[in-house]
Amino acid sequence: MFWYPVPGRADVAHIDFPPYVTGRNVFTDAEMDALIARMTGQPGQEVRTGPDLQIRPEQNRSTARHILPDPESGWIYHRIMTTLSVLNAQSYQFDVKGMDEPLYFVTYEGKRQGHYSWHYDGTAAGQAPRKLSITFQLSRAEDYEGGELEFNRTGEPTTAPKERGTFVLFPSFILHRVRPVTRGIRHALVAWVNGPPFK
Ligand SMILES: O=C(O)CCC(=O)C(=O)O
Ligand SMILES: [Fe+2]
Repeated sequence: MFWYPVPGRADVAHIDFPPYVTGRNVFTDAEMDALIARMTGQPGQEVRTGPDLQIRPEQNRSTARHILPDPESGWIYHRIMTTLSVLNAQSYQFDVKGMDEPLYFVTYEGKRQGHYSWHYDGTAAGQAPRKLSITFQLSRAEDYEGGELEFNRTGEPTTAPKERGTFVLFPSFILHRVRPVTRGIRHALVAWVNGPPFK
């Protein structure tokens, strides 16, 4: 194989990474129930389009609520950050600094076919690049139909576990989507960990 190294970097091994890592039991049922009750009691922001509005009108149809870091939510940040850093060390070793944006509580409703079309998690202006994304299934699988979270690294989409309490951690640049919810409601908790640009 032809290999011309960057000067001084000849010994850096090629490290591949899994397209995503799944797990469970970061939050208990009671904690997820309390979070849903608290967040759905607050006003939400309707999200109708993604950042590439020109290409895909109606890319996204969901309701979003930010969970700001405060004394009431600090433990959620702490638990997610611990999970993120352990799994990053095990599976990705990305250079990350922390969370540069609030936790995101997102709701997809069957009555309006809530969904989020294929996208990667790009970086918003003024923020450090997103490196890893994590999403937690807060709703019971039997409480909604559709709403599958799918990933596409190879051209063949794969579906994330739907079971309540499971999570998926993935590099933010991996394509993913949420299929339309056709009945009931799906809530998810999303976090991003940011860091310096890839180099
Ligand atoms: O609903 C999910 O699980 C993922 C949401 C998502 O991809 C996003 O907010 O960027
Ligand atoms: Fe996303």
